[in-house]
Amino acid sequence: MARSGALRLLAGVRDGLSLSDQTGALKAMSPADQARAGRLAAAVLRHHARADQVIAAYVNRKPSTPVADILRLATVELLELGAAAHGVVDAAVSLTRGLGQKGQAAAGMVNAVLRKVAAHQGWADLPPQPMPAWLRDPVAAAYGEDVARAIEAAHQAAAPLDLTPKPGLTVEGAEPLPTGSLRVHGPAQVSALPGFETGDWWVQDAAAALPARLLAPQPGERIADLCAAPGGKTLQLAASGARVTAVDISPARLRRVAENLRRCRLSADPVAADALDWRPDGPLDAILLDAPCSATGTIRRHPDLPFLRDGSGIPALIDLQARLIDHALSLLPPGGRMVYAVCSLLPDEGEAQVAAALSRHPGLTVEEPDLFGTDPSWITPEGGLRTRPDYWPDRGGMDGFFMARLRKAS
Ligand SMILES: C[S@@+](CC[C@H](N)C(=O)[O-])C[C@H]1O[C@@H](n2cnc3c(N)ncnc32)[C@H](O)[C@@H]1O
Repeated sequence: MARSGALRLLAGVRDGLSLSDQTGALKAMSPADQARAGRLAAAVLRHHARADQVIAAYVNRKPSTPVADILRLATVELLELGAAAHGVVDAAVSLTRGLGQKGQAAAGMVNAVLRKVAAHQGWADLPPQPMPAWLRDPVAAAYGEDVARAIEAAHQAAAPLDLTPKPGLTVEGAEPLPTGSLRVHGPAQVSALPGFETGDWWVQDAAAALPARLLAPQPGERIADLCAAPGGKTLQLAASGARVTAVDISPARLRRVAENLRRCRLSADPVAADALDWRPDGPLDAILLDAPCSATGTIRRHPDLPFLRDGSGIPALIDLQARLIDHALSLLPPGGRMVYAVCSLLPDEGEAQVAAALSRHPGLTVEEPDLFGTDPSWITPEGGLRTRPDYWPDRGGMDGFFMARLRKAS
């Protein structure tokens, strides 16, 4: 059941739907099968190129797309997930037969190919899934070829589950990270973890927790969280005692902010609006601008992203980010501070945006990041903080982010 669900998800990705867009597609399945289907589909996307390389050694001609997906799924189960050969091969053959007349004809080939794949040697030595050229080229240019390869290796490993606890709280069994986040290793059901019902923590990658900390919110401060949904950073700001307005253009996504606030027993004022038009009804002390971006820093958690994007949307995002920065700065009083953040690996969306903002806004400065648990080597020449998936390799990595704390001239 889970295998056919995984194949359906893979076909959906090919049709341009993200894995998370497809949660409704499997609703006839048990929650356990839905979760397994999602894990299998993600594993195939993480090892797509390696699986194709192995399969190519054993097929005489290119299989049809649905048969190729069945072969990939079985190959990843056999060589990456260590599943027992007879169960995997039998399931692949019956899934192939289920494709109709053409499937009946291909079943023998699938059986023969997978028996060879099961005995294949050298899987672990194959290079990791390469980033697409539109992403790999700027990443290799910015950080070097070795780093690009290390990022690809990090993408291939699934991301651990990180939690941000409310101040002073912890979660039994979770590893405390140097920056204050908690890391849960191995498979975990979020809603079954201690402290979920009582809202002691929320799910948030360790790197994603840094921008709100960089803003250093103080109790009673008036802070606008522009581009707030689903609200991880809103929760951090609210937990610090700040009075937070959470602005997002998407009413549906903003509902998730409200749900998260309710579960965590925190308060903020959610506002559905285009941040480019929004103005506060009173003076602000600070702004967090977590701008829409390519999300290329989150491929560990979203292995479908490289299959869904071709990089063509990036110039429009860069333009929007610059306009959001300019508008947000216009909302701040003299001396006010703003953290600009993006979950992107691309310097054009991070470092270059800050450099351009400094040249457009005389008197604007970048304040040196002073976050405990971060490494001084993460500080960029512009004075921002850059995180990458290949950092903390022994601990399980982190998302790629860029963030900078800007101070308006007094
Ligand atoms: C990177 S996500 C924000 C993540 C969020 N800050 C968090 O920590 O959970 C970007 C968000 O920007 C929102 N967005 C995109 N364009 C916007 C705009 N012009 N005004 C306000 N929100 C916008 C999207 O709906 C999306 O929720």
